[in-house]
Amino acid sequence: MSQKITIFLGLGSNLGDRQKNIEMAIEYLKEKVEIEKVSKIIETEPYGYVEQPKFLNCCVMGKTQLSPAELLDFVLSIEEKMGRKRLFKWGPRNIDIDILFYDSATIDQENLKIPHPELHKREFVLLPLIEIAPDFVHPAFKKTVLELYRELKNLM
Ligand SMILES: Nc1ncnc2c1ncn2[C@@H]1O[C@H](COP(=O)(O)OP(=O)(O)OP(=O)(O)O)[C@@H](O)[C@H]1O
Ligand SMILES: Nc1nc2c(c(=O)[nH]1)N=C(CO)CN2
Repeated sequence: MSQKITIFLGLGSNLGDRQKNIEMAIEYLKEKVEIEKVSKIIETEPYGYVEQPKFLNCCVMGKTQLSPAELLDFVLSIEEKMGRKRLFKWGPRNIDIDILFYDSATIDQENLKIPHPELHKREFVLLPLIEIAPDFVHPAFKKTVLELYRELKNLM
């Protein structure tokens, strides 16, 4: 039996019943991820492409035996099951599940980048993350989530 790995996921929704979408995605995740912590769900201004509805965002921490590639397939399959509507990159969607951290792994493949390359620039990710894991160290920047959040706020 392979070892269980700690993972962090970021969830977002800005189409349809946003709260239900996030709750449903968490239910689906439980099939293969032992959920240990769920942050509060917060409403956030759209980042990047701003001409779109506000998002609900949250982060979850859990344990899984899936490999990184299997975890990506799993989260993409949940998005698909939920009738993924993703109109364009950074555009509106009923559900988005990003892999933020996979333990302390760093992965840089065409279809999978871990840690998520944008996470340190996104308040909507760092704010829920500091609620559930302020001391978790970003494996590339060697800084805690709380330090990344403070840095981002100083820049904003
Ligand atoms: N850490 C990751 N978590 C989830 N998907 C990832 C990750 N790294 C790369 N991807 C790839 O991103 C694709 C989704 O891209 P998409 O165009 O929806 O990005 P986005 O959600 O709009 O932007 P962002 O990833 O910056 O939030 C997935 O099919 C997957 O292959
Ligand atoms: N506030 C917020 N903005 C976003 C989000 C998101 O989840 N929350 N997701 C995006 C696509 O990855 C683009 N912009």
